[in-house]
Amino acid sequence: MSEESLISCENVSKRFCRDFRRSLVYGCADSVRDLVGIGSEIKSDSCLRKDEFLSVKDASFELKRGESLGLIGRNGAGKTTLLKILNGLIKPDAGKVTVRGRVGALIALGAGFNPLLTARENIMVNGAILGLSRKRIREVFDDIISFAEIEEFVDSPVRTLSSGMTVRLGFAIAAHMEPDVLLIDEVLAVGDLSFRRKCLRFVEGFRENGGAFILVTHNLNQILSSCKNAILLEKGSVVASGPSVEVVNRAIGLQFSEKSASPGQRLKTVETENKSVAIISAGLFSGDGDDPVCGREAVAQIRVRSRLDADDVTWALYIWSDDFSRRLLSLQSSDFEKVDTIRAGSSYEFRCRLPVFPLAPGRYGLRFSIHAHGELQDSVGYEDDWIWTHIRPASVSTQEVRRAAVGDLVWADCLWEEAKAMELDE
Ligand SMILES: Nc1ncnc2c1ncn2[C@@H]1O[C@H](COP(=O)(O)OP(=O)(O)OP(=O)(O)O)[C@@H](O)[C@H]1O
Repeated sequence: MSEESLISCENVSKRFCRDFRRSLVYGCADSVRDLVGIGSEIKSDSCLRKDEFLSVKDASFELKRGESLGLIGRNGAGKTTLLKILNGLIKPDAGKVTVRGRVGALIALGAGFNPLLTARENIMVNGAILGLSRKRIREVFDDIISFAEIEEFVDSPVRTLSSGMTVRLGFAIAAHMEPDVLLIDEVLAVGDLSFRRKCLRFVEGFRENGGAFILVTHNLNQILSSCKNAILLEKGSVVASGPSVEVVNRAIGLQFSEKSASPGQRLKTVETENKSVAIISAGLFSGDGDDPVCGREAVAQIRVRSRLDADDVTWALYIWSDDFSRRLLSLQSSDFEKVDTIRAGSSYEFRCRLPVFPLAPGRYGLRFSIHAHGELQDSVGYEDDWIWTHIRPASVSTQEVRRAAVGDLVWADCLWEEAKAMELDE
């Protein structure tokens, strides 16, 4: 472990058993083994007993002073288990964790609180557990209460506090117990936006003053804006680690390749049902023809084959959440008074440029439609015809990404180009 290293995690594995009853039997057997000094170290998957699995598998990393590390991965990837191991709440079955300094942890909502004790009593108890003197706890007491904004509830039992208030109290305690490392699990998602911002500001100041933190969240944008480095866990194993932008990109890539049956950019090869105007390809691209990048220029494009003459052609792109449950962005040329002309027997390319693509990195659904003579002529991205796009994070300053990607933006500046007649291969 190097001088400035606060946490060193070397080849750590943790196994669990899916069957509760069997886990009790294994637990007893392991205790006996420990007592007689026969370890039950896991050297490979083949050492697992019936119904056991590895929740964390051979994980190694180091957290140094002044570092911010994001921990990402899908549900059940092992993030919380790893945090619990780092915090000493559970013991790894293999590998070694070395922690230098005091660890403040916010792992589960209400964890570490006795619900029957008041907020005041819980602060005293937590402070004592973390090794702070009674005098020191009294000194930071007011700061904790004011940070948590629960002045009126100091003497109320914690069970009567709302979940948001409980998170605030938990964060305020962990933050004021002079930790060297803060472990923050998804709990921040429960707090309201202004409190979350306050916490993230606090954490940034804490890091600048020599602390370090590990943040677990599914919000990739938060990882990009708060963490310099990140680790991606997949089924308990570290599958990527390094600068956050690269790890987030990898995480999105994994999500994308797995869920997507259709390609992100689509090319229809068969013209269906002799439509008067048929969309033959549609997609959303970056300037270099790849997947779009958050905060950079993107180009929406459709190609159509026309069997009619029309002077009132309009088209639209709709961007949906990944599961097509929410429409996030609607771009309709008619809203911009943009109307095109097409002739029968020709093919056309329609393009719309978005100078700053406004949605956060992730996977989105796309739908396109084209109208002429006041009627819908063709659309793609509906029913069994889904199209997804993969928005890449930009490798720019996190500030820029944050500006470009906060929230569900429903507006984007866009420039509609003239429809271009084109030659298409039959
Ligand atoms: N005490 C336990 N006993 C048995 N299995 C457990 C236990 N704790 C966690 N697991 C299992 O370990 C796996 C990893 O869980 P963990 O909570 O670490 O995942 P996670 O990445 O934090 O997921 P999420 O994003 O949903 O919070 C899951 O399959 C979970 O069911």
